[in-house]
Amino acid sequence: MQQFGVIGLSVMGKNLALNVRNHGFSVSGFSIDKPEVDALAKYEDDKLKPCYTWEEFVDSLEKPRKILVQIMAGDPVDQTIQKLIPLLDKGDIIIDGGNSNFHDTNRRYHELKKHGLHFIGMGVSGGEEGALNGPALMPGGDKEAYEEAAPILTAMAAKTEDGRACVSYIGPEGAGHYVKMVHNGMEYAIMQEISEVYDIMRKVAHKSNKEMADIFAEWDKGDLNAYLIEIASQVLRQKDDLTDDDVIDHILNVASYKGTGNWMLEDAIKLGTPITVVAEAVLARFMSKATTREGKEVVYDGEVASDLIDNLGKAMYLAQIVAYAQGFQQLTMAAKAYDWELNYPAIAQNWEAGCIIHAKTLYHIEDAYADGKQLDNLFQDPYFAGVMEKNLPALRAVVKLAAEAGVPTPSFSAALNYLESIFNPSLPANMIQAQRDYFGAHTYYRNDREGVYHTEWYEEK
Ligand SMILES: NC(=O)C1=CN([C@@H]2O[C@H](COP(=O)(O)OP(=O)(O)OC[C@H]3O[C@@H](n4cnc5c(N)ncnc54)[C@H](OP(=O)(O)O)[C@@H]3O)[C@@H](O)[C@H]2O)C=CC1
Ligand SMILES: O=C(CO)[C@H](O)[C@H](O)COP(=O)(O)O
Repeated sequence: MQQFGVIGLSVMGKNLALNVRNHGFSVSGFSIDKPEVDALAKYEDDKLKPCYTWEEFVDSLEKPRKILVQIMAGDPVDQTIQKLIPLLDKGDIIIDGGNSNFHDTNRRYHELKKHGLHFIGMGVSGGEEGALNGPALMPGGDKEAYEEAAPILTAMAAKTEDGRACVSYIGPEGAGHYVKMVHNGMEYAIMQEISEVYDIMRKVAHKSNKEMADIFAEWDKGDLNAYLIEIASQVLRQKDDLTDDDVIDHILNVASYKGTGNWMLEDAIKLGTPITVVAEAVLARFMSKATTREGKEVVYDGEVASDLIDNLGKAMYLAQIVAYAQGFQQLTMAAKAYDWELNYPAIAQNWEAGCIIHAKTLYHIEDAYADGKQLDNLFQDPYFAGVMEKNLPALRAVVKLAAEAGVPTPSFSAALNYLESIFNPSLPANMIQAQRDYFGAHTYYRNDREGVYHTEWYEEK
């Protein structure tokens, strides 16, 4: 009997199945798409079994069955669950490893409970390479079921620099998919920031692709060490297959999305979380689709300070931390709103390797939340407060220069405004409150005494 099963053998499912097998566990793989099963069958051995029918797949698994569903999110997951329910036994475990919306996961978790089945909604990150060699895993749902699957999940997960597995139980219901959604929102934010740095370097500092690749590679050796910084360098070095040029210069500048970042923003609006950089990153993808392509190119021939690249690195580091701070702020607010006990150091550890946003900064974030420290905002931690103090002038200088040059920096500007606002005791919201009270008698609170107040702003005519 096989110890683990995977349904959906596309990019992620096939590699996750091979990963499980490579760690010494026996695994069955099934897909409704026969060619996907044929592709897995090339690796068939005593630990890896390709299956061509639902029944063959389910019957091949030892009980309690542990089945990873790694397919397109949405209706296909409900269809797959409906197909599985009559074939499974009480106590079996379904793990949804796709990018499912956490609302769907909440619903499925409660529905499957009624059938005596366990459900784990598990965020998976790492793309094709991570799936094979070690992804970050964010499982939520039944704790008891997680413990049952933990030996396999721990073996297949990425490992931090000191060998700890990038997986831990996140929380009940859809908490695992919530955390993956926040991961992806921060992914959008950091990718947008990198694209703005690239834009300033090419249009203001007039750097070639090779020079920019070298700068990103250099940054990757220091504080900014991160997977997304590393691949930015590799992207800039890549030659085109169809021309003699660099491929980056022929990629259409319209950003696509499957929407997990958008979901983070939707929930932030519900919770009232000021995730301004994530919001700008989501909107920048819309903007890339909406821009008319008939305008004039930005040509900057003004003076460029000798410390521009140094400032860009410092600004990028601070802006990257703002993205993480906003992600953790949203997690803190969601935990309160949904009554989840989230373990922030464990979440940071889950993201230290294997996933798309893995970066050296995450080790500092783990330290910031260690020993049960409660932070409303990551910048309350002394390390991050220090980076803010040191790097804020660079961020301000970069935003100022970009504004002068006419290069849009939605995420960098949002990061700067966030830092200027978040610890600011005198934001001008008193004017908004006064106007609301003026036109709508909406009332206001005072800063000098308790109670709710209304002013008679004008005489009734
Ligand atoms: N690609 C990535 O980098 C990452 C992807 N993910 C998530 O992992 C999941 C799988 O991703 P990926 O491997 O890229 O593949 P896709 O998201 O492209 O999904 C393809 C798989 O879903 C199956 N599928 C589609 N509809 C159904 C259905 N109605 N019933 C059963 N199976 C169905 C497909 O079978 P068929 O060929 O027959 O349509 C195929 O096996 C997704 O939720 C994705 O968001 C998570 C992290 C990273
Ligand atoms: O989950 C992922 C990485 O972590 C997937 O690659 C996801 O598709 C990325 O999001 P989008 O397609 O919206 O850019």
